[in-house]
Amino acid sequence: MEKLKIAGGYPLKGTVRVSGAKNSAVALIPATILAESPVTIEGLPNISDVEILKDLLEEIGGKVRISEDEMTVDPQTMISMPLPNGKVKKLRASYYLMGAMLGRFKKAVIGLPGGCHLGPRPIDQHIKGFEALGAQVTNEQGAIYLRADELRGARIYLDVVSVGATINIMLAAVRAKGRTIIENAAKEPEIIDVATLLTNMGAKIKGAGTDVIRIDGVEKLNGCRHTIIPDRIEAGTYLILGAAMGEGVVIDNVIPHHLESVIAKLREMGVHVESGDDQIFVKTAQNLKAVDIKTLVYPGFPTDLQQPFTTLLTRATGSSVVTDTIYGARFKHIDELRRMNANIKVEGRSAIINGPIQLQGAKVKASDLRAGAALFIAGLMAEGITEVTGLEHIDRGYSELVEKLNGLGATVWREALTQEELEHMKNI
Ligand SMILES: CC(=O)N[C@H]1[C@@H](OP(=O)(O)OP(=O)(O)OC[C@H]2O[C@@H](n3ccc(=O)[nH]c3=O)[C@H](O)[C@@H]2O)O[C@H](CO)[C@@H](O)[C@@H]1O
Ligand SMILES: C=C(OP(=O)(O)O)C(=O)O
Repeated sequence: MEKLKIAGGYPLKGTVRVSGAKNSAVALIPATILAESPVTIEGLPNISDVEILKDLLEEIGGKVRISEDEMTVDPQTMISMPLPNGKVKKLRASYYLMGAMLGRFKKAVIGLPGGCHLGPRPIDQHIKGFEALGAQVTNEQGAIYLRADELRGARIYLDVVSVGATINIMLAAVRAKGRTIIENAAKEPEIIDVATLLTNMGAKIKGAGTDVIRIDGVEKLNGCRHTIIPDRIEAGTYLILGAAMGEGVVIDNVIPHHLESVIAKLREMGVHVESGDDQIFVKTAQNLKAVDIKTLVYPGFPTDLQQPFTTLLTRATGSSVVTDTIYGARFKHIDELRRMNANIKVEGRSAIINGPIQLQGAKVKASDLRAGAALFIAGLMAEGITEVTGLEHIDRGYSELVEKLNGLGATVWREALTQEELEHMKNI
């Protein structure tokens, strides 16, 4: 096991290239199960969620080849192998195996997913969708059992706007008989990316990216080649870092339109941000103003950037309020930021940040992926050395993190945990 060490307080400058989107990758890979010939996905990020999904596809008999950032999946030899335990629990997106295996084999057994602990994360809307398509769904000892004689198109109204349920129902419906309509669908760019892959495979999907998606089922899907969209959350993380410490940082391979809500907030704070076609330039300012943030479904401010943005707000003058309407308990990073001298209070679904404060290096622990992002940004802003543990969370979503940060002039390295630190981790 390793920790991340950061020598903080130095300005950052240069260009950072964004990798393919985690939340697309983790749906595109299971989507390959639905094809009847090989599918190639280009531009995948080098993250543990991708690695685990590759292993899961191999467990069900798929042939997977990886060359640099490209994965080719031959789904022809796959079988409906039950996956009640094991690696499915290591990530959230293993739930997409439910929709994809149900769509292809009309049956699946998948253990309830893992992923970031952000408070309750039910999957009732996914199950409601599978049932509407004709599946019988039961929960037996923490695994979801799905079975259908036949999948038939249906009209499904989502009670909550859910990225996962929208994609999962799409996966199950593309090979169902007849038309499926998903109403109150989520509109995130990753949903459009998955619909693009499925359409290239031969599916008939209209309306992805709006709140009504229509799918006309087809009997068979074929292989194709697909290039993944850039990761707007990774790009947003570097944007926030550039706003905190950048003397001129260019974020390359980004779709600026995906980050409008974040760019607007940075400008409100006084940060200098300029968007090009596939690049964003960001430069910090002497005096940053406090702002209020409320997370919303896309195109609102993304919950996944709430935690790193909170770190930036410690430098702003005045009192900022960050409210998470998606995950009301996504505040585990706050105690760690306090160890670094931040002045933050949590009240219900909101964090109140008083600044400006000079953060100080400390030993901190990432409890989830974006808490990790909040902490490595804090380490880069802080005076002195910061040590971040819990890297297994950060490795789920940040491709080549150390190389990218050092490429901007940071001094960051990974170091093995000492025996004493390992003992301490076992006891907490
Ligand atoms: C792998 C992936 O893409 N993860 C993203 C996805 O997670 P995920 O797909 O799990 O998030 P959802 O969009 O489903 O969740 C949104 C809200 O709906 C609730 N809900 C969801 C499903 C359901 O059946 N019932 C229900 O009540 C959730 O508890 C949450 O409050 O979208 C989240 C919200 O943008 C992001 O933080 C995650 O990074
Ligand atoms: C919450 C996240 O991921 P997951 O849904 O995969 O746990 C995230 O990417 O911030």
